[in-house]
Amino acid sequence: MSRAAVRPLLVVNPRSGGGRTGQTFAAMLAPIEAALGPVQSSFTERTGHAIELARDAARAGAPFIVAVGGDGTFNEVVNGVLSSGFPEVPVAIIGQGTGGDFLRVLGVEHRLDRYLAAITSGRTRRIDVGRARYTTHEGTPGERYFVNILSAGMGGLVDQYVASTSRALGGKAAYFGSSLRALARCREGRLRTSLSLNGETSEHRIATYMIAICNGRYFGSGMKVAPMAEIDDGRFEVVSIGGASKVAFAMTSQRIYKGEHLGKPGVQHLPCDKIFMDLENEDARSVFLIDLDGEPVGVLPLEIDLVPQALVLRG
Ligand SMILES: Nc1ncnc2c1ncn2[C@@H]1O[C@H](COP(=O)(O)OP(=O)(O)OP(=O)(O)O)[C@@H](O)[C@H]1O
Repeated sequence: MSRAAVRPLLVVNPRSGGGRTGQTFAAMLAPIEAALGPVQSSFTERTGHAIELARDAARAGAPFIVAVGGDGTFNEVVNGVLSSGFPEVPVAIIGQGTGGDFLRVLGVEHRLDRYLAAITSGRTRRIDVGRARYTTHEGTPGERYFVNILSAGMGGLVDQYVASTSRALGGKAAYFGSSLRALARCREGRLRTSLSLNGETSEHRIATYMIAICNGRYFGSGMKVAPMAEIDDGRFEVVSIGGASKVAFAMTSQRIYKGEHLGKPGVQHLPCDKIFMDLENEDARSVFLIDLDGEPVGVLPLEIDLVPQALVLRG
């Protein structure tokens, strides 16, 4: 088949949105094809599958690839495209998730016709991505791109609990219950960090329950952790939330929903385009976990580089 004849690929996560996508996708296909023309659809069968599907489609010459799912599916599609050798293949999203934190930054109303209008508008934009290197839960070196936010500390613990919680009551309820469980188990991390911005490097010691490296603005189902972040400005906003106690940390965390945590005691904000961090206190290592675009991927030490304008977003 010639590259030109290859159809756009829809990577569909049937388990996204609390399992609703698997039930509703058949009814979505007619309006999707009416807007985009004939497409190829592939259902994901397991975690990581969307990476393979997107990578293969980019190599086969798909004109663009659409993630039909939540933040996790979009992250996997991005990783597939950026590791394919064809990073210029545009990616798009039809949001079906429970969290939808990256979608909030894009500002598309959560309706199928609005997603399709964005994709068919002919608009593309380039955005920055983060490339993270860390240690996986199996103890091997891990590397993965993120488009939205990578956090270390309590966020990764929340992820683990969210993954084992029913989403039937919706994303907010799942995150709330999981956050309480994670709060009981988390530990303050004493971090040794090295931050760079435009080639200037500085060393910092940061005591924190949660540190977020932000390309986008929202995580945890609508918490506005980095209100100043832009996905295409060539820098990350690093936001760390510490506190004199877990209770103080929890009180400050509540302010994140409205983006009112900045400037409060225990909160630090630093920009960077490169960061290295590791723990000085080993007692926190097993609970100071990495959440990468909402997925639990591993533990510290962690090294992140910003790759400017790496991704072509369609819509
Ligand atoms: N067939 C499958 N069975 C089980 N898990 C899957 C399957 N396909 C994909 N996954 C995994 O489902 C997880 C959640 O996907 P996704 O983030 O897209 O949906 P969501 O959790 O509903 O949305 P959000 O992250 O926006 O809240 C991802 O880790 C993905 O790898």
